[in-house]
Amino acid sequence: MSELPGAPGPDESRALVSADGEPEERLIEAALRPKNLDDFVGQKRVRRQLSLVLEASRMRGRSADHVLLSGPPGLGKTTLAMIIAAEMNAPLRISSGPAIQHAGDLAAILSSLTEGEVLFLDEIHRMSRPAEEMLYMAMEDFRVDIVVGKGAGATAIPLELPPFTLVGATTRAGLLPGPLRDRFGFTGHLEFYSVDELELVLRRSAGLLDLKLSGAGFSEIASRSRGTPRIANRLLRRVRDWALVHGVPQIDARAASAALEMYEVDVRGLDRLDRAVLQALIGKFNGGPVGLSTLAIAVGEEMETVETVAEPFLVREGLLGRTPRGRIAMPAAWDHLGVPRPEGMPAESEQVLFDASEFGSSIADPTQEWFTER
Ligand SMILES: Nc1ncnc2c1ncn2[C@@H]1O[C@H](COP(=O)(O)OP(=O)(O)OP(=O)(O)O)[C@@H](O)[C@H]1O
Ligand SMILES: [Mg+2]
Repeated sequence: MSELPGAPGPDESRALVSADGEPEERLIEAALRPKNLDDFVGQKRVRRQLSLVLEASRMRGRSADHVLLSGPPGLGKTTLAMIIAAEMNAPLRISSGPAIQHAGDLAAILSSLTEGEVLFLDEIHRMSRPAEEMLYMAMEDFRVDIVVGKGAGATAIPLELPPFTLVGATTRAGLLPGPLRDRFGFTGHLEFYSVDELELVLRRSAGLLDLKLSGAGFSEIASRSRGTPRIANRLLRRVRDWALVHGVPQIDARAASAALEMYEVDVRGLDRLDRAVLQALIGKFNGGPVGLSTLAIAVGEEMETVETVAEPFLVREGLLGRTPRGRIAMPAAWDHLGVPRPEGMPAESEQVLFDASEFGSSIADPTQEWFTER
């Protein structure tokens, strides 16, 4: 069978809905990044707080407090770091945790900073311990001790640093040691975006890419984007390719849906593996519970792939539950696959929620809700 131009290879539907950005993609992304806070869609709370922090420091004529940005990949941490520098009218220096393996690497960066400069450290949780400790002092006192020599003859030469603003980004805030976390004056936690917000992201990107979409075309793509602007922009580019090849000048809901069906990204943003997991759970194990290893064999994947690649999103969407006895298909999974729920299974099963919370899973945890709501 001859394939359509641009038809997906075996792993392409996964690549499409992964929140991680490939190096090549990051170049394309640069063109779509909002350049100031007003253009940055959603994250209202973080945006308002951050804008206050920046405004206050502008009024005082001082560099802004250190900022920590945390949240899952693709939600706008790098974008915000760049916006902070732009809003402060300050130069931006970019490095990352993995690139700073020795304290000396960090000392070199810090000692060359200019006054007011914004230093962006991506993946800050992956910095080495000695570098981290040097950073504590730099953040607090704008000073570092440069150690010269080794052993008994080693001496520490103090070096004054100009005031700077550190912007740290992490996808794993929990891995950050307390002393480091405490030294940030402001922490912004980025949340997944609503479909409406993703539509705004898409409208902006379509404008920049000179693409014509109907309102329904935008919402069709937004609802498949897993709450993540990076995925939204990526799906938009694939839909653009499809429209070009098929000679469709204006992309409506039908065109967007046809394009994304071809890439095997379904209406809720599930890809082939996500659906295979649900189909196995429901079709082969009658909804579970079934152990992870058995489930993985049933879909022909490694356990780790199922657990780290497919499950987090399925759990977040309330489609899959993790219980002490194994994985279960949540009521919404039956509905999503269009398989009638077993007799007596309510649309929302309390038993399911209870089991999941007992297991310490991140899905709907009734006890936690109880505490936050009261
Ligand atoms: N609020 C937003 N409004 C408009 N576009 C956004 C927004 N947030 C992110 N984007 C777009 O999504 C893409 C990914 O964003 P960004 O690189 O900032 O994510 P990230 O959080 O740094 O991800 P990672 O953890 O992988 O580094 C960029 O192209 C950016 O333009
Ligand atoms: Mg980033």
